[in-house]
Amino acid sequence: MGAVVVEQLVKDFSGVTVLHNINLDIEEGEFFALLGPSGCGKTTTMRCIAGFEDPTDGTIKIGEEAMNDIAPNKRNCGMVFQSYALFPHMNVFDNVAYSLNVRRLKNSNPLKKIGVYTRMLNSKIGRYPKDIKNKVNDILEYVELQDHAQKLTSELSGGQQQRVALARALVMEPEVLLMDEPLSNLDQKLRHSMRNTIRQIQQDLKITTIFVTHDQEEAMSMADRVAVMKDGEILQIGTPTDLYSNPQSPFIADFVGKSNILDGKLIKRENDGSVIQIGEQKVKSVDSPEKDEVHVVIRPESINILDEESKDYDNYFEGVIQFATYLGSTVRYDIQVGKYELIADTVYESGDNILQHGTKVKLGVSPERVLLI
Ligand SMILES: Nc1ncnc2c1ncn2[C@@H]1O[C@H](COP(=O)(O)OP(=O)(O)OP(=O)(O)O)[C@@H](O)[C@H]1O
Repeated sequence: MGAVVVEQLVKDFSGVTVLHNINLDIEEGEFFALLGPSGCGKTTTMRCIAGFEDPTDGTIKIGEEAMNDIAPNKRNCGMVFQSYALFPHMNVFDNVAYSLNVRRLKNSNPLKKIGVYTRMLNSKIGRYPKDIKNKVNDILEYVELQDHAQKLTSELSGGQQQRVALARALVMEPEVLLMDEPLSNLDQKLRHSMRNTIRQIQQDLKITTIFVTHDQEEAMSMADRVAVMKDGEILQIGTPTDLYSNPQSPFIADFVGKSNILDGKLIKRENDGSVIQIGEQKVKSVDSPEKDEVHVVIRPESINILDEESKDYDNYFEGVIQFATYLGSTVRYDIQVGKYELIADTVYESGDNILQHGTKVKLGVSPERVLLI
């Protein structure tokens, strides 16, 4: 299995730079997500790693070996796309066997031309040597499609088709698995179960995996580490918990999970943190910012709606409920606090009262939960 190292990767399209000095150091066996909004350069980064795009500058290494001059089919990367990209006229077994068959024919007939291979391949579909048959059967069993081997891919559900695509990539035993928005075409329920399937397979096989997505929940729930991209740059790389608890920019704080982000001014440094002025309100934080103008980040679950017996908080606000959204196990409140509207998430247990529009509330936030950027 290969580690993937990307150094100073730059990509221009017709003079427009879409990737600016991308650096990635992806460990062997790691599940690494590239996360960012549409157009930020995730797919282009992935395509440069796979060899489908030539970098304008920079180097790409897989397992220590420089890849810049190596053709895509020699890079030993398996690819899975959003669109599945299966052969609709072939059954599941033939789809998965296809690349193994191509490799065998090329190895045994290295001087033949493409057209000859195509004819040879077509004549061999459905008639495979034993080792190919065994390999395909094993992988189909592994992705739980053994009972569908003879079906056309068009007869399968989206989730099953994506498992065929996964099997087709894995059967080649790639060093690196590259997945570009593989779950985007699936409905929400299936997406959740496929997340678990992919993560499980990745952990079983310990295959280095790069996963492109614009869905922060997907990246955070699946990946060991996540690189957040914006406008062709990497803003931050970290574990999901690291990104969530230590966002280094307002963009990350907003993109990775929900946040209340307020502009504040440092008014006092103390031994155990600082005091920040936000509008009329003073807020205490355990962080000590380097600059005076700060972004104050408070996660919705860090705002506690207090009842009469609640102990005092260092940070205490009064607000008025504007809106309540019942989300099953939680309720999300929009709360007017002075000129700010904050969101607060509370755990909902059956029988709890949901606070109505206009209810006055007291809110507490502990200084440990006030992040300063
Ligand atoms: N072949 C190309 N020619 C010209 N511009 C391109 C080409 N491919 C991508 N781009 C541009 O490069 C930028 C990055 O595109 P890319 O597809 O990598 O983004 P992305 O983050 O994967 O977006 P999405 O999530 O929408 O797929 C975009 O502005 C896109 O228009």
